[in-house]
Amino acid sequence: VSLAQASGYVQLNQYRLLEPIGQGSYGIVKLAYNEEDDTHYAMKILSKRKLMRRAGLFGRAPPRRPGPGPPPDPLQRVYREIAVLKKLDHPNVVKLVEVLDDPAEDHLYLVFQLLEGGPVIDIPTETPLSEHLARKYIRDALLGVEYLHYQRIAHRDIKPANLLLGEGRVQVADLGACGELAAAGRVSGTVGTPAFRAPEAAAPADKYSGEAADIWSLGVTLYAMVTGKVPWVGSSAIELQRKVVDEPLAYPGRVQPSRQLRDLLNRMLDKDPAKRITLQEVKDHEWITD
Ligand SMILES: COc1ccc(C(=O)/C=C\Nc2cc(OC)c(C(=O)O)cc2Cl)cc1
Repeated sequence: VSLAQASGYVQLNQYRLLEPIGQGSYGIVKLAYNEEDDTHYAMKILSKRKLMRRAGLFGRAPPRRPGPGPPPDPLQRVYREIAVLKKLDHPNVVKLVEVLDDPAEDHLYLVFQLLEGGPVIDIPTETPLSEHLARKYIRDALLGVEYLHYQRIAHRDIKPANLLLGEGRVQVADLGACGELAAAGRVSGTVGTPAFRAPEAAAPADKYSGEAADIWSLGVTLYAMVTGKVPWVGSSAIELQRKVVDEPLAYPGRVQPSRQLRDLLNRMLDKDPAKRITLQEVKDHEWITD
């Protein structure tokens, strides 16, 4: 890894790092140009130190859920997620191209195929998507999530920022960080994530089903695509969580979704995970098959 060149840009092996294109609790994503194949990529940059600090406020690993769950250490969890990412291959899941990991370095670089359209929508916005476009995007996201569930993986952090547009289709992103994000959510309560997190996520581990929670997050994402905003907002993670658990779904803005879409949203955002619509039932819903 050569340090910043004379003209001030960073060169990582054959990749030249360019401007940041994504930012989140995970770290940063930069545009990268590969001189060998004259192609641009999305380079996600993680800090091992930061990941290890997420091992809990006082350095202890987060409380473990019963069962063979992910390893407690967020850094090990990222390596495990990377191993899973390398095996995944689906048109609606982001493609991990390679990992640059210099043991002597603090940074871990994940190289992804660039999805030039970026996130499907930036919320809040006064110009939400049409139901026609939202249907196209959510259909792609459903196929990507269905593939993950088939591979026994729950995404656990579906939101518009993680649905990226490339080659005319949507690909689901941010698997690598989902374990780490969960830890972050528990530790730092980043606002962005709780707005999409299912009401039962705060319930005891035994009631929690990753699949049902992903359907909830897809529902909040679909609501945000067509209204331009999330269904519940709070000035603190605690207040937001209370509203997600207690407040009924409403459509206050000037956008009134169609009857079929409101029916689908009500079922995806059923606060009881046992009654919530399943992924297969969403695929068969009249608004989706319309
Ligand atoms: C305006 O044009 C733009 C084109 C591309 C982007 C973009 O790519 C952003 C984030 N990208 C990613 C983030 C990920 O996690 C958080 C993961 C992952 O960990 O799976 C993978 C990718 Cl690619 C943004 C703007």
